[in-house]
Amino acid sequence: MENILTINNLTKKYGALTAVNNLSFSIEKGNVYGILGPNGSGKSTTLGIVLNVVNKTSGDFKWFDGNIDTHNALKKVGAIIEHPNFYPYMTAVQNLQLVCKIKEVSEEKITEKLKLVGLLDRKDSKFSAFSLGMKQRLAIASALLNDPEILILDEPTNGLDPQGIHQIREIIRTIASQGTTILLASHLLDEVEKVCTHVVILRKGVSLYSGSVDGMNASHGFLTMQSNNMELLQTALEGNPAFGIVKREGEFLIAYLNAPMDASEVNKLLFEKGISLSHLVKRKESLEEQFLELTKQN
Ligand SMILES: Nc1ncnc2c1ncn2[C@@H]1O[C@H](COP(=O)(O)OP(=O)(O)OP(=O)(O)O)[C@@H](O)[C@H]1O
Repeated sequence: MENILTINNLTKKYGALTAVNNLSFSIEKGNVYGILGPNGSGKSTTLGIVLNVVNKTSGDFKWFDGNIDTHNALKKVGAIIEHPNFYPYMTAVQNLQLVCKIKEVSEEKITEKLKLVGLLDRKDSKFSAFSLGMKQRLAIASALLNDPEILILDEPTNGLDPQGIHQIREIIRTIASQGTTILLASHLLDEVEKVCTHVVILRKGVSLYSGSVDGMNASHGFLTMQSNNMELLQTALEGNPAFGIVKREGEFLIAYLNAPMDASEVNKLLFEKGISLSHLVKRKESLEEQFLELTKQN
């Protein structure tokens, strides 16, 4: 599978603050990737680095398997990382003609792209008369004028009403179905679930999960436990690869399962280690609970 972008141990520090911390993931052609995380988790910084507008502190990234330099690679990337910036007194089509001149691409794609984003019938309206959703759709049309290999969007539905959000998501799905790879940053779990095939979940610049959206759904649940020797219990759980995160919450120990295991198996396993439990409950969180738990600021 062809790699569009590979990020290796990328780190960005702003003074004492580490905005992106040792981040690695890769983007394969044809998929829709989400970088999901709360405000300040490092999404925009990551996008800024790979688009060469923010300097990295360490680590590296390479576009298109490193076969071309970043400057030329970025000519095959369409990105919207700031608010759409067009001339208010010019029409949609005039603005796109100007973009074609600046990007040195032919104007022949303007009609096709305006149609794709549902703005063909408004092509002669002034940008200043556009709603926020229409402005965002025009920005998408503009980013697609040179048929990029990948489209990058930072919080594409921010500030839009429900109808505007729906339109943008439909457009993203259509673009993806035509074979364009997509990378979008979002703080909305349901956006990523609805639009993306793959996700990288960030908290404070650290990747907490990287993989398919379906894989994120396939959680094996977690156990709440109590014993008269909590230290021994914690050590036993931490030493067992069947368990992921193990943490103390008040008088209980919470252990996330890496593999399917029912409560009686857990009980037997611990009993064999000389640990008897006074409390054992197994539960599976909803995806939303998992996301909130993963990204909780603490
Ligand atoms: N130019 C800068 N100087 C100092 N700190 C910065 C700068 N840009 C970002 N940061 C800090 O880096 C961290 C990550 O910010 P970033 O904008 O990448 O997060 P984000 O996940 O995109 O959040 P948001 O959606 O709120 O933009 C934050 O703590 C932010 O305050």
